[in-house]
Amino acid sequence: MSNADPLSREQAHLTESRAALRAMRADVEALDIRDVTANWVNAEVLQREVDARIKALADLADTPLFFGRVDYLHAPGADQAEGGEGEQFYIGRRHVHDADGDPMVIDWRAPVSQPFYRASKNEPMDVRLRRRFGYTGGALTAYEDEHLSDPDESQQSSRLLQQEIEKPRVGPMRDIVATIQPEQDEIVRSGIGGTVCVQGAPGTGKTAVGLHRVAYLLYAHRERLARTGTLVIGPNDSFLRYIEQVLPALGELEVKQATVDALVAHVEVRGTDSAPTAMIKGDARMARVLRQAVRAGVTMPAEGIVVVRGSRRWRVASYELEEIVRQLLDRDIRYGAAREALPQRIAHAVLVQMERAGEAPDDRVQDAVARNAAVKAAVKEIWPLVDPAKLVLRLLSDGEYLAEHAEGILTDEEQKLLLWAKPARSVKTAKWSPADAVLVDEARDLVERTHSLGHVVVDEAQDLSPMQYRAVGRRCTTGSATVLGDIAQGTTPWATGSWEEALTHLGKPEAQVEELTLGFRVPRAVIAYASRLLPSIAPDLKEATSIRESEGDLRIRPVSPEELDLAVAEACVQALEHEGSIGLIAADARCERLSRVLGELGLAHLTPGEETSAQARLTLVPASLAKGLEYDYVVLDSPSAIVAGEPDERTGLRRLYVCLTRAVSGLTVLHAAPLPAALAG
Ligand SMILES: Nc1ncnc2c1ncn2[C@@H]1O[C@H](COP(=O)(O)OP(=O)(O)OP(=O)(O)O)[C@@H](O)[C@H]1O
Repeated sequence: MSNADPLSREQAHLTESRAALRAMRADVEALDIRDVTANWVNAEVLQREVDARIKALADLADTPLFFGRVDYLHAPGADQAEGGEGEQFYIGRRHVHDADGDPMVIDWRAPVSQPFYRASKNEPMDVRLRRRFGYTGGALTAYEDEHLSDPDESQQSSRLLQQEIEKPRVGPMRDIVATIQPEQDEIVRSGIGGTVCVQGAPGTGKTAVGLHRVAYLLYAHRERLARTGTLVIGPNDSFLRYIEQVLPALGELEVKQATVDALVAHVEVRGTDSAPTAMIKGDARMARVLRQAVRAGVTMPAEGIVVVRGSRRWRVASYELEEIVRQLLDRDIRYGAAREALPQRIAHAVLVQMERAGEAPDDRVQDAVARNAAVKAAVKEIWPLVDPAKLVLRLLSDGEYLAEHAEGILTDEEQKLLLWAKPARSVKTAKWSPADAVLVDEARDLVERTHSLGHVVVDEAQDLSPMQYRAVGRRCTTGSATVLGDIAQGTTPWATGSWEEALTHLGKPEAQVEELTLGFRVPRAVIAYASRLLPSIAPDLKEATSIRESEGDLRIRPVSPEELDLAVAEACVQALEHEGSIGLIAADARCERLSRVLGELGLAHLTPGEETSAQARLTLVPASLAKGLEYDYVVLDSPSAIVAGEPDERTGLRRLYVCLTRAVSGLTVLHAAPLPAALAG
């Protein structure tokens, strides 16, 4: 074996590793848990763990067991001056060991794997050889070497990396473990304690990096995160379906996904807001209004209370009660927690009197006093229960009540915008909007602390309002976050203007802001075309670069209004001649018509979130759902209609920028109306 050529040796290692993985799986399958579990609850829990482990150990035919190898000059951790024999590690998606427990494949997240991603000619990190493997189907067919510590070898770009990037896109998003780039790896492996915010142009890998960071954190802090939980937040359900397989492919099955709307779904959303109204509802000042309104329920006691116990009566004077209430208001605890503490505080005041009178009351007496009818009645008066949805309903329905709490915070004009045209009668019948649901969430948190998770990833974060940032922030008060976005792709009227401000609303002002600059998706000609919009939509941002070798196939085709629909369908047919996925992106208002035209021509098409496959490769994408998605070939219908679909021009141009940057290989733009001036160049 030893004198075989390197490729055969590597193939042999793959075969052996596969056998080792099969053996590991067989070991787990053979576990008889009846011997070790005393009761059925344990047995069930353990069986679930065993099942998950069996699943995790599956040998996936189309995902290579390892994709890289690093040979160290010295044994990791050894004193390098000693010059010991270097070790060699194969890097893959999961750890595989042989019957003796020696590693055959190392998890990509392990510390010894890090130089595979980070080492360079300038900083070889003690790596002698970095080898990348190429696969065809499931077979190992190629490798590529870099001798990082060899001064005579110059730094080269990787052909295998290029191939990986150029692969046609079919199906849902894939993981990028084999080719994570150094600037990405730094974010992926940044510590769990800190929040990271990533600004990056379209296709720089923000989503990919965020998901891989979750996988990394789960590896490095498995127990802690199993206890506290992790969550990935995305802009809509079709996007979440697009990304949902990345983490399972990396062996992580426990990560939850949600939209912000789903997180705050305490009331049924059936209404919408005008842009100016939504702006005010999403403004951080609303948090102050709500806080005031919630706390305003507390009324100072007009009278003291008398607690009768046996033959004795104990009085707590109103000034004493007031003092207790003030202390509770001053403490940084939730309204509901303070309400629960109040009877105990009153009881304590009674107990002090009892002691003074020579009694020796114990805790049970204090509890009994706290439950005394007079105390309960006083608590109800002083610190009434607050129903968060009812409170928000009243604020949005009752101008006087709103004015009372918004005085000095919101102008009269702003208050007017908040009020519903028709006051709602009940929480059930009110026409709650998405922004209202966020207000209810804020009010709930004022009453009762929201459960906080260990780590939260927010994708397309630039679209969140300050109040939405607060909603996300309270779900990671005790944890950390990864905030991903692109200011230029902000398409809500309240979109983020600066990350510093957004991070303050999130409650993580100390977070570091990183920038990703290498574009993996959009080819040069296409990104250059889309970037014509940057001066109008985000003048401070630089144009993205593209590391794709090909220029990209960019066509701009003016057609007559009568020809438009058919020309669009024809462009789709042409695009289908290429390999990979095709996205027809159009203004939402145009989609119904285009769907009909495609149908009449017998062109089957999917909607976003439906999985593309070799048989069904064309998706009709409403502009409002294009964010975060990508297609090998994009046919873009009527740019000016996409711009016109938004409430203002800047938002419209930003929406167009998103749509123009979905293409991996080619973009055809068809238009009957003139192009927006910013794009016409
Ligand atoms: N290091 C990498 N190696 C290979 N492919 C990569 C790498 N980084 C990113 N990609 C690919 O580039 C494409 C774009 O990545 P991703 O969707 O994460 O970008 P994004 O910055 O979130 O884009 P957008 O701003 O448009 O949402 C994806 O297909 C992703 O798999």
